[in-house]
Amino acid sequence: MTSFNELFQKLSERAAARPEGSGTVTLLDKGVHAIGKKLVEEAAEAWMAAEYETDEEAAEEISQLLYHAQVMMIAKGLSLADVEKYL
Ligand SMILES: N=c1c2ncn([C@@H]3O[C@H](COP(=O)(O)OP(=O)(O)OP(=O)(O)O)[C@@H](O)[C@H]3O)c2ncn1[C@@H]1O[C@H](COP(=O)(O)O)[C@@H](O)[C@H]1O
Repeated sequence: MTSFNELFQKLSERAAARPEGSGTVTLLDKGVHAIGKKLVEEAAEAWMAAEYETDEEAAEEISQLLYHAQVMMIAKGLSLADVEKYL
């Protein structure tokens, strides 16, 4: 189990250290356009899972949506505080 803040910390560390085999680093290297496509794809999958699949599957798809939103934040150099000020 990982909290939203813990995941952001972990992904920020991946972006800085660039460890071999990190999917996050691979996605960051593809850039904002590719990350945006994944974000939209995961949003659609979360929507479909919420309508037609189990609660467990919906939760998993939503977790992937949150992950990709965080990758987009890091790609844009946005901190948690930058986003939280609008919540
Ligand atoms: N929470 C996630 C997470 N959620 C989703 N994903 C990625 O998003 C993909 C899900 O996309 P899809 O449903 O489209 O599945 P897919 O067809 O396999 O995806 P693609 O082939 O399109 O990449 C997964 O295969 C992962 O690559 C995640 N990748 C990483 N994390 C977390 O990020 C941490 C760092 O990951 P690395 O950078 O890979 O070390 C990990 O320890 C995890 O905690």
